[in-house]
Amino acid sequence: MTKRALLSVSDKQGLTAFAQGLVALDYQLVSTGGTKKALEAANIPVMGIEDVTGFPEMLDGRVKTLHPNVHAGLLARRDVPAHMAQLKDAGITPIDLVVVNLYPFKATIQQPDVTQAEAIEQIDIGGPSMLRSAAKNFAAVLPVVDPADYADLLTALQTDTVTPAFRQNLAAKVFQHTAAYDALIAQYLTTETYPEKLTLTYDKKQALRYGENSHQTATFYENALPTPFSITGAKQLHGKELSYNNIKDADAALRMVSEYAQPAVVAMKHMNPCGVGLGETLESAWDKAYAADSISIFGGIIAVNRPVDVATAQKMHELFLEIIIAPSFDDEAYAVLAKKKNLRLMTVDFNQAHTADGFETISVGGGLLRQAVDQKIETPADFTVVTKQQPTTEQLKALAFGQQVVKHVKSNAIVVTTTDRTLGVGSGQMNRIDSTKIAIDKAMQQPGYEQAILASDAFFPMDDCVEYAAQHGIRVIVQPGGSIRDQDSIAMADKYGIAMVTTGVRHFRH
Ligand SMILES: NC(=O)c1ncn([C@@H]2O[C@H](COP(=O)(O)O)[C@@H](O)[C@H]2O)c1NC=O
Repeated sequence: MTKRALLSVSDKQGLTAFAQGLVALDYQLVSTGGTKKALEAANIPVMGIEDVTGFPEMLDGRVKTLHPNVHAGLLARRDVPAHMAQLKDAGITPIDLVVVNLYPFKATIQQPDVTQAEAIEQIDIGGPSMLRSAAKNFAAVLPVVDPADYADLLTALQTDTVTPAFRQNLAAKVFQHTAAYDALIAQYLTTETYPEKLTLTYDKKQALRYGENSHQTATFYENALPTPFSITGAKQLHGKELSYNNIKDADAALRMVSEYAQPAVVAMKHMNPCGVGLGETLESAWDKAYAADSISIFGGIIAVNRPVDVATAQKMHELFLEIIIAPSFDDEAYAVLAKKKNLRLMTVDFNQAHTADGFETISVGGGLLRQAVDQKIETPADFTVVTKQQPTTEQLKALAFGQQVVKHVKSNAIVVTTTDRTLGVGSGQMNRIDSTKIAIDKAMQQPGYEQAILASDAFFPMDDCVEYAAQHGIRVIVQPGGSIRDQDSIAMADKYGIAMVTTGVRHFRH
């Protein structure tokens, strides 16, 4: 018996070959205006949708297929005699296959200067309706939304191997597609930051070999609306496939390095910076980041905010590194670094830094948490000196640098720095004094320690950290303040004649 296929596609790639295949399989084709024209141009026999609905297309195409003759033909259960009898009584022919892809709403809203009126015209109504009707009735109707499925479907039809699982898979794809389509529309129209229904939509970017550990499965998804300045938007030029942990570390490194105006190098290990250096040139910034912790940088993820030059590349090449992410690599630098076949070299467009996500989302059991990214950066103008001793101008500069580093370190976070490099990083301890000891004990082995400052991501709950710092030669401290025992810490600083400033801003990072 002749079967009926309804074709209504915006993206006409692969259409005619597929339609020819359907005709060869004895399908009668029905189409909307543009699709019909494309088929007729290829001499493929096709009936106009108006011959099915009995109505011309209306309202500039807003109503073409929204008609019982279409939807009853799609939704009637073939295994329910009453349904088939109703179709017969109403003179409606069942539709067995639907090929629809939608108005390009996403591409439209990505165009610069698109108006809301233009965007709204690209909200497809009839297409999703047909897809959903067909997908609901997938037991009898084949719903096809993706041109990539045309070939497999034709083969399955030709070989009579359309299984229930194949049908279900097509239906699932339809509902994924229409849900994602609607999610984008909802996002586009939503003005609240934290709406009642959070309809984020992501596309699979790449399957990962494994997750955090080799016994865990994992996949990398990207936002349906691309974020050029992000680890997701970064381009891998060379090296082994990224791992789950690589992606997280590179993300953290990139976010951090993007905060600096002058040449900067961030070396990230296990989500904490082990070395951060600023310089007049990238090479001098590298020297400082490397010297900060020449042991931990081994296997590190490096993010830099200037093109990698050959001199810096040669120094990087001496080490085992996992990733270097940069605005670009000079040809010679690339040649040096690409000698290591596994080293991942990645670029990201720093001119697109304004596109960086302003919000971050993490999953927790049964839900997720969403917050504004901690974009706050304190300068000396934000500092209140709370001790008798005043910091020098040079020390204020170092305090600002330390403060900007410490907010990227896992809490409890303490860093010891100069004006342009870290000397010691104490991260992720369950109490502040342990982080203080780690940071100071590392920093004491470094040249430049005499000028070092100490920065704390949160207030000192008691005076022990200040005491330890003072007894180990630290002369100036920055911390948010706000503890009920602030006065103890201030008194301790005064006892040792050291300077302390407060910022009023906590920078936990969990
Ligand atoms: N209004 C309708 O009844 C309707 N029916 C189908 N469409 C869409 O029209 C497009 C195809 O149009 P054409 O064949 O004229 O190029 C497809 O993307 C399809 O999803 C419609 N358009 C928008 O809702």
